[in-house]
Amino acid sequence: MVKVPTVTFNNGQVYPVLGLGTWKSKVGEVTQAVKDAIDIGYRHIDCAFVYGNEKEVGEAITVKINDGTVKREDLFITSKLWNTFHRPDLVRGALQATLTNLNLKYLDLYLIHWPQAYKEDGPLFPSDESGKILFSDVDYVDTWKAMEKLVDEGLVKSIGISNFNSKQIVRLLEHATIKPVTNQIECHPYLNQKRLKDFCEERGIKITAYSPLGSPDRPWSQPGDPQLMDDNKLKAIAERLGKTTAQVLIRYQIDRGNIVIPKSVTKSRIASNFDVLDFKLSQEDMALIDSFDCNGRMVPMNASLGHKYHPFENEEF
Ligand SMILES: NC(=O)C1=CN([C@@H]2O[C@H](COP(=O)(O)OP(=O)(O)OC[C@H]3O[C@@H](n4cnc5c(N)ncnc54)[C@H](OP(=O)(O)O)[C@@H]3O)[C@@H](O)[C@H]2O)C=CC1
Ligand SMILES: O=C1CO[C@H](CO)[C@@H](O)[C@@H]1O
Repeated sequence: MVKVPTVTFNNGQVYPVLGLGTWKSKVGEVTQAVKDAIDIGYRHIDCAFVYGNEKEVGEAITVKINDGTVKREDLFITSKLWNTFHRPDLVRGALQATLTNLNLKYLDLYLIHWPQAYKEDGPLFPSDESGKILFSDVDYVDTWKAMEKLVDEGLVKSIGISNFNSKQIVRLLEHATIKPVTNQIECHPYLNQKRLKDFCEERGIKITAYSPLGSPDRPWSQPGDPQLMDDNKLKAIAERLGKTTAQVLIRYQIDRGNIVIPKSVTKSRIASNFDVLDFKLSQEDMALIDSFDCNGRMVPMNASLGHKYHPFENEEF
């Protein structure tokens, strides 16, 4: 069985650089996808409460532990605290719901999914009559303090952040007792995040690259919107190397030292996306791919525009 290389977090925990994404993986498909992934060799699964499929992910994990394919300690399971549970008194219960869904006693990594909070005690996307999301002004620093307690209690091994901008990270670090191990952010050649990556790494925070294939199944995509995987320049590189475009995109992240979590529910793609450990991109190809950067954000989170903690509105980086 091929073993995935690992990164070492600032707390000494090692984490596989390649994981399986599960956003948009339908409940009728995700259990089989996660079972296939574990059989293929994936040991890192990226989940979130808001994806609405953690129970089905958990069923796959339970089957693969019970049939002896893996032990719990071989797996690296990440999940994320949703925006409606930022109030410190809600954080532990939100984690417990995720642990119950996943049928686990602890998580390897728990992230604050977004810096901005939504109105508590209701739907995951609370909105007014006009459809506008209802915000909460809970401060992510207070949420972080509650996340730290989960580490102290042994319920999560590491904690991190997702979609935080550089200013928010500075402010978080001023108050944190435990440093975030990673910032999970959108990252691919159209949004290579060089500045935020350098900024995080200078502070000991690893980048986890989400939507590494450009999220072609993002729900808000309109006909005519740019699709990273259709880029002829990337296709040409892949053809020259005898690889698929997806393999080049995944390897691009690994060769930058990032963690990468491509999503698929298709067994052949889950397998080919894993088959990236026997080659490396040349410095010339890395520089060429770097040059495709064009602020091409695929997950802009427009639903929470206007929130004081929206990470991409008016942010420098
Ligand atoms: N923290 C956050 O805010 C966010 C986190 N994420 C995480 O990152 C993961 C990955 O990002 P995501 O936005 O899902 O998008 P990806 O960039 O991983 O793209 C997924 C899409 O690509 C298709 N695909 C996968 N492999 C191949 C292949 N080899 N050839 C052709 N098509 C392929 C999939 O199809 P199919 O499944 O049909 O095979 C699916 O449509 C998420 O699933 C989630 O876990 C994502 C967005 C936000
Ligand atoms: O991870 C993600 C995907 O789905 C969520 C909403 O449905 C996004 O907000 C988030 O970034």
